Amino acid sequence: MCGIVGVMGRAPVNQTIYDSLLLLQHRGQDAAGIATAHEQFFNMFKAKGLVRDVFRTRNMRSLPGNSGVGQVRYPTAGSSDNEDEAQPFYVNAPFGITFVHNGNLTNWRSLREELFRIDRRHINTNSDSEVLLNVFAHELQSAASGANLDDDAVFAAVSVVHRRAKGAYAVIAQIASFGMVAFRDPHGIRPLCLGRQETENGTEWMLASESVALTGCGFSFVRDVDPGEAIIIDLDGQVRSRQCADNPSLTSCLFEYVYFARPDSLMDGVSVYQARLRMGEYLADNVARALRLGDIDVVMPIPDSSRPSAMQLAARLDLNYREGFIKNRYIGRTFIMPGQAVRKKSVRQKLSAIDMEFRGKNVLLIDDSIVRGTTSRQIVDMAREAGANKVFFASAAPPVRFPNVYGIDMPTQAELIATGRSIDQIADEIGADGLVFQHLEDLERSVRDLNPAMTQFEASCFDGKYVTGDIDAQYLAELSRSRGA
Ligand SMILES: O=P(O)(O)OC[C@H]1O[C@H](OP(=O)(O)OP(=O)(O)O)[C@H](O)[C@@H]1O
Ligand SMILES: NC(=O)CC[C@H](N)C(=O)O
Ligand SMILES: [Mg+2]
Repeated sequence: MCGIVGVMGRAPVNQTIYDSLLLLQHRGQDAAGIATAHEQFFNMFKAKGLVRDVFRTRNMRSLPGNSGVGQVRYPTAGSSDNEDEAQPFYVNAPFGITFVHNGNLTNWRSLREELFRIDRRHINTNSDSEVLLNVFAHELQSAASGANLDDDAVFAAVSVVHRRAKGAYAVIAQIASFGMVAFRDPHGIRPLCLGRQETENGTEWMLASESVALTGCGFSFVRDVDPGEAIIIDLDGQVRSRQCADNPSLTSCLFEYVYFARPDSLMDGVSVYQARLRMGEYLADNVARALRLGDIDVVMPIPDSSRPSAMQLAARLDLNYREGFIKNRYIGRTFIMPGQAVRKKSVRQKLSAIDMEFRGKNVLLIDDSIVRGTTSRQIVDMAREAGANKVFFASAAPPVRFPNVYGIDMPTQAELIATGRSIDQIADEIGADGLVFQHLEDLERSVRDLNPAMTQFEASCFDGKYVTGDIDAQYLAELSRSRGA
């Protein structure tokens, strides 16, 4: 997952974009970048690393201008080592465009081939985002007439992007001398929202992956961008929008609610925090059916993401709730780190157990999800080392059994701990005395209870159903080859 942001301001925006990227850091820890527009030039700085490590004062000074875009990256195509794949991306024609993307295209290799063969465009990285930018640029070139760009041409270009690109994309682009354009794929798989702020110089607008970036920077949340919709914010701060997809349908990624998004965000009308509380309630009912509650002395979350669910589960079952694992606040999220070796090492660096909370007790550990089992395997060991008697485990999400191709880096089935294993076998594998998973219907209900309009979800990592159509075997094989290691 990546975090994206765009600001159309009335004063220099570099600091606001920096601050918003800090608020989106949980969505991508590998690289960060900002591109601002000033007079007739774009200024850009991007590099590998966390936001606070990437931008020094001199870099911030090199980013003047009252509008700009920014991104924090968690790669799903290409590699985390290649600084050229950090975003924003830039193309000089037509007009000059800087571009940020969250999501993943499943047909980017054939599009790249087409772009070269038919459109005479060379793509210089293995990033699907660079491909998407060039498709957009090509379509803008075709739709625009003469030197002047108008709304119709921009909306027409987005419509063709929707027809050509397959996969998930939330995009914010700046077009020189025109303004900002943002759009979401026809299924709205990846999130994107709009906010505004009144200043003494006039209205400022911000677009961001999550509402926490808006509110944390003093903007108020206006609305989510609709699936398939494109929004234009022109240089005068006027906002216009149009539905550009033939058959848009909201099919948000369920994993955002489980893990990715911050709990203090509002996404497609749903508070992520409240959704996680609900997950805890439904999971509690399932735990009550599967385990003997009298056997459980204490419920514990695995920090951070499972906290709301664990708390609510304990309350519903009338069990003690304790924080037995303490998190080192200076270590980032483990799951989105690049490579299994670093992820494995980080769990021990990140979490440590308070022995007195475990000694002689039967503990029920709650996590939001079990994906590769990197966390759960080590955590169960740590609980035992700390003196726990029995260690039960429950996951607020169902078993993850299928690769994700829409912006979450789970490229191969083989790496998923649930692949080819029954629940008992997974329990054995992580060393738990009992293991309970959320049912998919209950997970969906946890979100839908809060917004009945959400009738369907992108839940492919749980059920293997891909909303953009079947994923061809060649793509999956290539994904596994290029990213699996
Ligand atoms: O089964 P795994 O492959 O280990 O993946 C799942 C774990 O990874 C995530 O934690 P992470 O440390 O990334 O972030 P958090 O601090 O937000 O919980 C998630 O919350 C689970 O704990
Ligand atoms: N997680 C994402 O949104 C990734 C964006 C893009 N596919 C990249 O790899 O850089
Ligand atoms: Mg976690």
